[in-house]
Amino acid sequence: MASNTSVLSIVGGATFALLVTVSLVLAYTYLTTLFKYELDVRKHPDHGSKIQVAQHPPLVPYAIPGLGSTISFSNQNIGVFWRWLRTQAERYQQDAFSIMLSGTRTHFIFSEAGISAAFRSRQLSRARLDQQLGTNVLGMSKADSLKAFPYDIDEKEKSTTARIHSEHLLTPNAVNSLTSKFMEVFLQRLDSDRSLDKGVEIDLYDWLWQNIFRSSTTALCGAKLLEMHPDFDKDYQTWEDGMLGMLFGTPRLFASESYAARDSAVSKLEKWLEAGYASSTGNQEDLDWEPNFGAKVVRKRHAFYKQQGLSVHAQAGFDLIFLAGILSNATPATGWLLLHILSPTSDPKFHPTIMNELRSCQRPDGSVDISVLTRLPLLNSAFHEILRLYVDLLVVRQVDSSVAIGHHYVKQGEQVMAPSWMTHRNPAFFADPEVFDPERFLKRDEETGKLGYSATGLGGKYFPFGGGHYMCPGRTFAKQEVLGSVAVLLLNFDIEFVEFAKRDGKQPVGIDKDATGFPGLKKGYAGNQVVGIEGDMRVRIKRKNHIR
Ligand code: HEM
Repeated sequence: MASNTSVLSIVGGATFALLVTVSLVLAYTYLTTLFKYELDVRKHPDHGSKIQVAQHPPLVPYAIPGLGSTISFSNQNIGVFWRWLRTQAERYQQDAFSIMLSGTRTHFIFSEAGISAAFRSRQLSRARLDQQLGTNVLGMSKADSLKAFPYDIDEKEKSTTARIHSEHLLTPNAVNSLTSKFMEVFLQRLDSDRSLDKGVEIDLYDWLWQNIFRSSTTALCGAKLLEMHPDFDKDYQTWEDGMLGMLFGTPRLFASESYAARDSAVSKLEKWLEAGYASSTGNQEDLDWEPNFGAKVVRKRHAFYKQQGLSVHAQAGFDLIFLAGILSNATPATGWLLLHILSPTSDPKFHPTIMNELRSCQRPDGSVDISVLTRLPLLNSAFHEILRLYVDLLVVRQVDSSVAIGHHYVKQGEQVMAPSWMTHRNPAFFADPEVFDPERFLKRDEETGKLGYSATGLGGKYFPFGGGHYMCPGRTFAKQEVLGSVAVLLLNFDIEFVEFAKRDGKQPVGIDKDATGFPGLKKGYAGNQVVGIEGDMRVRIKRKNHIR
């Protein structure tokens, strides 16, 4: 009995000692980082002054060594972390901060000059993050991931993905061919839906998502993929929801559904690739589109995979992330734009003015002239306003060698991040930044007096497609797809607002501040690119013209 008591008191004593040690370590870490922070924010408080020597941005204090500020950064209520950082920036007059993220000092740069400098820098690259994406998010082996995303930035420039994209995704021919395939499939889907003749009530975004998912996937990857795997959308959606968690290294135990969806999506793509390779005649190289592998850009990427000696499993992962460019960005952007146009909470002039513009690009046979469509001033302005408001992009770069980015000194091995939320919603750059203002990017031409769309002078302030070497190569196609879908729907259907709908009976998070019921921002980690839509709009939709 006596010896049991002494064992217990030894264990109790050891636990107590451990608790005291942990508390001391946490307190010591917090106080030393706080002290340094308070010194640093006072040392260079005014970025307007002529600072000669580049300085490390002040490091936000934290308590847990190793983990740093990872927990507050991982807040999944979109915008909360950025609002907090903005408060700090205003309080201390700073245009950059560092935070410790899982052991890596990460610099958040949000000044116009700093962001432009980051995009120009040759010392910043993305290979390490891409490789992490390869292994964690796409299920590649480490060896495949190294081959898929080579380290050397010059190698990459010579290497084929950047060149393939500039030749087969960005040129007017490539964009027009992708757009016309997308429009063809989208129109066929709408045409064959007989419920639209008499009119039907739908949850607009759910309905739109399915139609765009199938049309975009077919335009990019061919018809065979969805013929073989009609349920690919389910894996894709679950994978998409868990993508950033996997990227940041959430263990499988805590995200089993996301990892299972990743494995299932990759396995379906693998089967599709194997079937395509088996039936390929080899003479489809120059077709703009063919049913097995889809668009030319996809086939050119496949030639690159082969040249790199990538396994079919890794090739499938590469295809998955390529699809994400369009499915996880262009689709919610279309959703947000339509929701704002049709919402009774929008300016009553907005919808009729957009309709007037759209009629001007409709040909006598009812089809849409894409080249006229993409020049419509208000539609263009509204599209860019959607990207300003709903893109939560983290431009992430690793520091390959120590360098000054503007007046910020960053060291080899650290990371730089440029958060779009901080500049897109900076009141110094955009008046009333939280408000959706479809006319924000309209400017009057002094000579002609005409209103036109303009985004000049916004470098470093507005960058929904990133910038520099890695700037989104799908940006022109994305715009045509979004505007094309909106035009087809609004010109050919009567769409009447019924009510705002709450998805699965859940209250949307981030519901707009006037509590009108307008859909809110879907929860997720920072760096989503176009933020998902939580909630929906119930509408009555009825075909008005025969679509061709
Ligand atoms: C509204 C729609 C879209 C947005 C907001 C968007 C945004 C972005 C951003 C921010 C990047 C990273 C840039 C950087 O790190 O600096 C990116 C990369 C990329 N995007 Fe997009 N994107 C969109 C649509 C598309 C589409 C439609 C495609 C293809 C069909 C596409 C293909 C790609 C590819 C392949 C990359 C990787 C480029 C590289 O690593 O060199 N994107 N996109």
